[in-house]
Amino acid sequence: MVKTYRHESLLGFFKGMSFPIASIAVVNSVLFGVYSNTLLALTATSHQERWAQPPSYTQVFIAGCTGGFVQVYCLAPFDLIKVRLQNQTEPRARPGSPPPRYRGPVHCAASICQEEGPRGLFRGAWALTLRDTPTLGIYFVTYEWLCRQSTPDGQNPSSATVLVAGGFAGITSWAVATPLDVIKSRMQMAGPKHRVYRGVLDCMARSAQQEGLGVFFRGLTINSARAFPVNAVTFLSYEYLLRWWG
Ligand SMILES: C[N+](C)(C)CCCC[C@H](N)C(=O)O
Repeated sequence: MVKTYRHESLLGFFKGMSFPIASIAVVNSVLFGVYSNTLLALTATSHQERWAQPPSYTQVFIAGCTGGFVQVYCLAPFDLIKVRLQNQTEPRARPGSPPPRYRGPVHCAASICQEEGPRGLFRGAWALTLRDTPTLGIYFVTYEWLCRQSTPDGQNPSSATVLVAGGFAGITSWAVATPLDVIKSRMQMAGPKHRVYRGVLDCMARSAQQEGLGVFFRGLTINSARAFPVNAVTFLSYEYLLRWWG
């Protein structure tokens, strides 16, 4: 934090924020939409009856993985742009200093399309699929399990339960996802001219060789601190929206 502040001032903390905000609604509605519709198809019980006739954990896991797999195709370009913008660490522009490589999210998207073709926007998407498919299965299973542990059989979980279960579901899935998150971000940073890695396995092996196994847990603490409130609010919104409109 101190380094970011010194180097880039308060603005450094908000780098690449506009795009995630624009994308988060789309990505989450695809994730939660595919999740609950898959669950509906697997169990034939509506959301209202879900707590009275709970699905099995296997069904929750399959539905979560399906949601995770499908949302990657919306998330990939947004996530790539976020990573590219966050990794630009030039100090704040002063008169006379060269302009940054990417001037903002739209310029970043346009430059990637120009330099690498539209498929360039999906760089690292395979690593993202590997990261998100199983870990979003784990995400929903953790949430369901924690809710059921702290709610009498057949009843709807309270708002406090939903918040805490959602928070821990976020932390648990990030803990499992972090190794592949590190690899994914490295692959997204590689450009077409200087392709640094030959694939996910090559990137894993070379990162571990050069920096030790600790590299796979980089960012976990700060990610967990972020994941708790974000996912608590996400699940509370999901439960309430479906209760009102489902
Ligand atoms: C699967 N993985 C751990 C990558 C993400 C799970 C939580 C997703 C949530 N939108 C968030 O940003 O925290």
